[in-house]
Amino acid sequence: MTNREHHNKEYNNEYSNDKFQRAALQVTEAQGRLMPYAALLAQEAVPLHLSSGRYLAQSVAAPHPYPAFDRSSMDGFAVIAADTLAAGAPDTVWLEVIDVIPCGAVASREITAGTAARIMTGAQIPGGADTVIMMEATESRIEGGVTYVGISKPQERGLHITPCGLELSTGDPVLPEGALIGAGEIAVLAALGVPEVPVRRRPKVAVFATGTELLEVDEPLVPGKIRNSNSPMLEALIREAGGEPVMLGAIIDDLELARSKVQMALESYDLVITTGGVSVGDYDIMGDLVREQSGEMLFNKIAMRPGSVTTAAVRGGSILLALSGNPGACFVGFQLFARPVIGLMQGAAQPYLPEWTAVLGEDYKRVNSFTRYVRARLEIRQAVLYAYPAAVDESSVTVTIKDSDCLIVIPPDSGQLSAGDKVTVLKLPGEIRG
Ligand SMILES: Nc1nc2c(c(=O)[nH]1)N[C@H]1C(S)=C(S)[C@@H](COP(=O)(O)OP(=O)(O)OC[C@H]3O[C@@H](n4cnc5c(N)ncnc54)[C@H](O)[C@@H]3O)O[C@H]1N2
Ligand code: MOO
Ligand SMILES: [Mg+2]
Repeated sequence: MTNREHHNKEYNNEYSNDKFQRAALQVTEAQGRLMPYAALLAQEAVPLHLSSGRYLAQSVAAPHPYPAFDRSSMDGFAVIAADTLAAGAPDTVWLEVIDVIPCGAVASREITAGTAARIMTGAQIPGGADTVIMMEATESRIEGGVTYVGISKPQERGLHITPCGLELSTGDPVLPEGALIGAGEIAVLAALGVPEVPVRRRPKVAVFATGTELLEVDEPLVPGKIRNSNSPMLEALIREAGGEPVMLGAIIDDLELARSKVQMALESYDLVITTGGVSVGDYDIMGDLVREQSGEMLFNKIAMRPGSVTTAAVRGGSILLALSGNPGACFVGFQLFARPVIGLMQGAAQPYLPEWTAVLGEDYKRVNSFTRYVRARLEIRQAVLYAYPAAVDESSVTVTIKDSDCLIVIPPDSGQLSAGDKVTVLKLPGEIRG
């Protein structure tokens, strides 16, 4: 059956007004409807070295002080500060070197008045000593087989000693539940002896595109067709959000096909994301599919641009997020709805894009009746954050997605904004290209 025959079979004389009349929700309202269905996934333990990008499933407190012992921060000599008080007035004070303490060893003898131990950076301070004097500030001499260290200036008590518990005391909170694990978190977990990290399972996110016009990336262009760029974009976005993408390809605009694919995906995966066919066009099958099951649709219109047609439904407790086919709208729909769902499923404490304030770098004259999320480049000059809106920001535009560090939030009816005005921006993940 050709696509046109499908059209005749499925749609002739079947238009109903509710297809066109959709009640637009505010973004926060739509998020509020969707997020309760983002169910927390099961806990699992991952080896520490593989935990980067995951979210902690349990808070971590220090099981012991850190550092766990008083340690030397310099290569030098562990001494008793009081022994050095007379140094340089005018004579050098000479102390007998009774021990050598490499890193990883413990002293064999206590330091008593008139004695010192040669000690290396990171080694545990011997009992009795209260100061380390740097190697460079000393001289040495050997007399009768005994080594002496010469000190020509009085030393301050505690100098070059990192005290036990400087960073953490036993029981100190270190990382909260839901913290994103990165290199710094891995370092502290390693230091505290956590070889396996409790995290939530990564959600398996099924993705398929709808559109009879879609070609594979490696196919040559033919008249009227385009390459499917949203699926690879979504795959990358899902990975970036911590999900495990399951790519189910592209299907033609066929309601039956879409129905069975959605059903299979909802039964097999944690979240289903589709792109395309959510508006009110004749072949916008995802919009029809979501509407046909009463009670399952959460929303199909949002007071935002791009992405006003972003649609969500719940079936058997599982979320179907039907994003627009327009690349810009697909991208924004993902950032505002799919990203927090994927984050919440992993227990992320902060699943939404961070909200910053920036100064508009140039005038923004577009007037909107819906909140607009404008792709923009961020730049920091003289400690001020500027946001420069992309020159082309249409929902259908693909090329400026790559140039965006953030989305400027333009409230509805905010009038014409001028360079210098303060705006709220949603920071996109990654470096500021600046
Ligand atoms: N009468 C109306 N028409 C439209 C409305 C409306 O309210 N009334 N809304 C417009 C808005 S806003 C948007 S956004 C689009 C949404 O379109 P759909 O989500 O239904 O998406 P499609 O119709 O399938 O495609 C739109 C556009 O995107 C291209 N596309 C689709 N899939 C992909 C893909 N995987 N990779 C790259 N590009 C893709 C497709 O070829 C179309 O050009 O509807 C407006 N219309
Ligand atoms: O859904 Mo559209 O993206 O508002 O342009
Ligand atoms: Mg459409």
